[in-house]
Formats: sequence, structure tokens, C-alpha cells
Amino acid sequence: MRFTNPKVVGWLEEWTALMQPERSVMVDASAAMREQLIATLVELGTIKALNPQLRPGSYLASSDPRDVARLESRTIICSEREADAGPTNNWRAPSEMREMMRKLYEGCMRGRTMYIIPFSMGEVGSPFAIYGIEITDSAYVALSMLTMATIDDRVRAAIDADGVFVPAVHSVGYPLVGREDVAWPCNPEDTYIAHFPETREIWSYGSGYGGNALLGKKCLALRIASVAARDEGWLAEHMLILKLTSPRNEVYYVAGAFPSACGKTNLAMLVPTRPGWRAETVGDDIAWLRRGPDGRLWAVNPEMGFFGVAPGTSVKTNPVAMETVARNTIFTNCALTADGDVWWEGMTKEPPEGLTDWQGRPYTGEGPAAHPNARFTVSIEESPNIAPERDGVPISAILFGGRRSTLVPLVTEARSWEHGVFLGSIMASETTAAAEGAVGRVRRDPFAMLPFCGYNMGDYFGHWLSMAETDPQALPRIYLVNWFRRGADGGFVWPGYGENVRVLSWIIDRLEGRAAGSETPLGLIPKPEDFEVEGLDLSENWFDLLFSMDKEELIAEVDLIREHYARFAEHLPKQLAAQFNEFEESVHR
Ligand SMILES: Nc1nc2c(ncn2[C@@H]2O[C@H](COP(=O)(O)OP(=O)(O)OP(=O)(O)O)[C@@H](O)[C@H]2O)c(=O)[nH]1
Ligand SMILES: O=C([O-])CC(=O)C(=O)O
Ligand SMILES: [Mn+2]
Repeated sequence: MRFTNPKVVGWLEEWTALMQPERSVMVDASAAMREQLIATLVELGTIKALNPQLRPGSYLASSDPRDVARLESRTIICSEREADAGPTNNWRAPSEMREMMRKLYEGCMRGRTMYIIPFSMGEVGSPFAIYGIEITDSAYVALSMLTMATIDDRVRAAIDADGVFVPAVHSVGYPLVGREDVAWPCNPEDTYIAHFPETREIWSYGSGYGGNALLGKKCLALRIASVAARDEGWLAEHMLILKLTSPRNEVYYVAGAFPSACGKTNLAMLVPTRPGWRAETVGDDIAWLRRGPDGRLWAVNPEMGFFGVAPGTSVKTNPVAMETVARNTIFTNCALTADGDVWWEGMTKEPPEGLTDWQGRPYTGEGPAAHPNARFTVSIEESPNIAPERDGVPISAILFGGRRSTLVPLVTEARSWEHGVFLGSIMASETTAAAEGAVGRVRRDPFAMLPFCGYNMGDYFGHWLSMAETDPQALPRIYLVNWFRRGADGGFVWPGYGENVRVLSWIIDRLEGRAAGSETPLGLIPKPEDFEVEGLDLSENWFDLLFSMDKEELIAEVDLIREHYARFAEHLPKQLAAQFNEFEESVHR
């Protein structure tokens, strides 16, 4: 079915004229559409069918080695005023960016098919859903969007009825003029992922990789949605949502913001190791949160699929993910086994014989066989453990986490909402392969939103504080967590994964007033006697290894946070400056 609304038709005509595709296809959720996209991609060599006996309905995509992660240096917030993008975003004037990118888009789809994808982030018909139309010349993107977003006739009809949608333009930037197509067309030199917050538009060019190209996800549901959320009084966050049932049969919903490749999907798929606990997934990457009539913060997962990190996933660490990707999954940049299945580092101890690496070469044992940011794309319907709640759950606790080899304890509790916002605003984490650049460097990543906030992050801190203007008691409690402390041997001290339920169990005890805590400069830590470690293989001094804070390092951290805060200048809320002063005093006390 085609659009009839003049606004939509006009927009499509304008872009068709500029990009000059050879043909266009309206993407729907039919099985025939999926098959057609798959056939196109198989023929081009972008994806290969895996062995149907081992991995039914599944495919392996291999990207251009230059197009494997989000490109933060090319991700740009084009607000009218530079101050509205803030010190942490790349900024370009919208008119300048439009002019430059229009030149790139000119004729960029020649010889190609333009896929028109009307999609919804959030449940169709819900007042909280945001509709978009992505136009793309990538069948891989179209196929992935079918999994990650809600695509059905109701969305198309709703957009056609009122002409309200987020326009999302994408091209791989590889027109077929005087050349043949390649398996993974892209254009790394000219890649840009531009956002126009005032007009709520997304323009992406040159990359086919997930966060750069599946525009409903990070671009719409975080960068554009964060701006809408600021204006409308809600929160668009880089958070998992977990449903937890305690041995007492009480249900709690926990949200958690961890930077890319720092454990959201794994915590969302937690298999508790402690008796009587049950966990189910509500969402694994993005949460939209609003105050309900009861004053509580209610969260939805606007996505319909998982775009998860493959390396490190195994039957031992994440059996739910392994079951989820057992079929009907698109893998990207994993290694291929001799019998036509996928493999990645951490799936088994040793790589199997006869492996082909992610770039299609026989694996020699040098370097990783799968790219460290290899991914799986799969519908939430494939999960054996998805919670039925789709239209909002009340959050009891918010976790902020990251990778810190030292200093940050396994868990601390914020003293108040304001203190929790302080802890979120000073979060730092070691960088990962999910974005371009060096891995393992500590950088400030407030609220795990550094690459995803669509406006000035100082104002974003203020927006978080404003949530407590009414009825602060009804808001969730805030916790800092760190699964990644390392011991003298360089290994992780905490076993993590399913054992993280022990941390959640202490958090629930705190919420229910059953556990005490001890004050530290970063909040309340457990009393050793309240923290269950029975059955774990930890050394005598486990409590110190997991919870102690080195004074020298804390003092150094104060200076780093001062520098971090200074960047926001007059956009830093006064309450946070006061929190910082209190923090500094407590460090020196
Ligand atoms: N040691 C340890 N590693 C973990 C834990 N949880 C996750 N990881 C590893 O961290 C990596 C990333 O985990 P994910 O759960 O995919 O991270 P994510 O936050 O969902 O990442 P994005 O999807 O990029 O946003 C994987 O290699 C995991 O195996 C944990 O509790 N302990
Ligand atoms: O957005 C992406 O490309 C992958 C992802 O989930 C992240 O990096 O956080
Ligand atoms: Mn994830």
C-alpha cells in the first residue's frame, strides 16, 4: 500500500528526486517481504545461510572491515544553536550540514532500490509511541528494522492519516554508476549521522552498521526522543528493564543504564543463581520512562528486537541469549564454523577446528575470529524469557553501571534522587569495541548517554533533577553498580552474570528496609553480614576487593570530576555543584 497524505508523498518525492533510486519498495511485515529481502542479500553475498540443522532460519552477514561499529566522531547534533548541542556532542549548523549532505545524497541511490519503512517505536496506538519513516538503499537495514521496530499496516495507516512522523533518511553512499555492487556497500570517508533536534529529522549517510543505520534505535529512540522527552517532561534512556520476582513472590522492575558493551543485555537476560528468584526481560537497551498518575516512574521498551553483542555470550554466561539466537537470527561479523554454524570468542573455551574468521579468511589463531563488536539481531519473540508486560512497568530501582577496574564498588546506594543524579552525572567507564577508537580507556559517560543525548548534557542533568520536583518519595531509588573490578591477577573479582542477582537481592532488601548500609563518599555500601556470598569462590578479603575505595584514587577522581563538570559551565545545575562540594568534602574527611 502506498501513502496518500500529501505531506508524506511530498517528502518521499523530494528525496526520490534527489537520490534517484531505480525503484522503490514499501516494506511491510509479510513473510514474503522478509523472504524477498533475504533472497536479495544472499544473492549479493551480504549474508550467507547458516546450516539449517544447526541454526534454522539464520544468516551470517559480513561487513566491510571499515564499517563495524558506531562512529561517534561522525555523529552530529545539528541544533540551531551550538550551546543546545552542548560540550559533549559534535555540532554543525543545520543549514551548513544540510547543504553538505544534500550534495552527498544527490544521485546516491542510482542503480539501487529504495526501501520505504514506516515504523513505530513503542506499541502502536499508544500515546507514547513515536512513528517514523526510514528510507534506505540497504536491504540489510530493511531486514534489521523488521526485527527491531514495529512495522505493520496500522503504523502506515496512522502516519498516512495525520502526516506526523520522524523523517529518517539513510543511504550507504555507494551509487551504482559504472560499477558493480559489492557485498557490503558503504562509504567510510563520507559517513555522517546527523540529527536535527528542532525539526526531529535524522540524516544518515555512508554506514550500514547498526547504530549508524537502523535509525529507529539510537538515533530516534534516544537522540531525537531525548529532546522530545525534555520538552514533554519524560525520560528517554539507554537502559535495560528487568522484571524480578523474589522468593517471597513480590515483583520488582529494575532499570539499568550501562554504556555500550557493559552488560545491559546480559542483565536483562539474567538467570538468577539464588534459589527462589526469577527474572524476565522487559527490554535490553532502551527505556522510555514517565511519571504515572501514582507518581511512580513507569517504563516501556520501545523496541521489538535485540541487537546484542555476541562475544562473551555462552551457555554458561547467558543461556537465555543462546536460546534466543538458536534460530531466526541475523548474525553480523561472527566467525563461521566448518559445519556452517557461527562461533565467537567466549562461546566455547577453544575455537573449533576449521574456522573461517569474520572477514572470510581461514582462521589461524591470530587475533579474534569474530569481531569484538560482532552482533546478533533477533526478535524479542524468540526469547524464552520475555515478560508479557509491554505497556509500562513501575520502576523500583535504577542502576547506573560501567566498567571500572578499580575504585567504584560492586554496589552503592544513592542517598537521595539528587545524589543519584550526581552519581549518574559522574559515571565513567572503560571504552569498548561498540564504538570506533581505543578500547579500555576510562571516559566520563554520564547516564551511559554520552553518545546518545540529543541536547546539552548539562541541561539533561537539570531535566533529571526536575523529575523530583513533585512527590520525590514515589521515584525509584538509584544505585551505582560495577561488575568489572579486577584483582591483583588482572581477572574480574566478581563472577557477574547470574550471580548479579546477589546485588539485586541486597537492593530489594534495602527497598524493603531489611538491610542496613555504611556511608562512603559514593553512597551507601552493604554491611558484609547483609551481603550473601555463600557458595561463591571468593578470597578471604572479598569485601575489600569488591567494596573498598583507595583514598589516593578518590582524590584523583575528585579532580577528574571537577574537570568533567567544568565543561558544562553555566549549564551545570547548581544542585550538582553542591553535590560535588559535598563529595569532595567527604573524600577529604
Ligand atoms: N565479567 C562480566 N562480564 C559481563 C557481565 N555482563 C556482561 N558482560 C560482558 O560484557 C559484554 C557486553 O555485554 P552486553 O550485555 O552485551 O552489553 P550491552 O550493555 O547490552 O551492550 P550494547 O548492546 O552495546 O549496548 C559481553 O562480552 C558480556 O559477556 C558481567 O556481569 N560480568
Ligand atoms: O547502537 C549500536 O550500534 C549498538 C549498540 O547497541 C550500542 O553501541 O550501544
Ligand atoms: Mn545490548
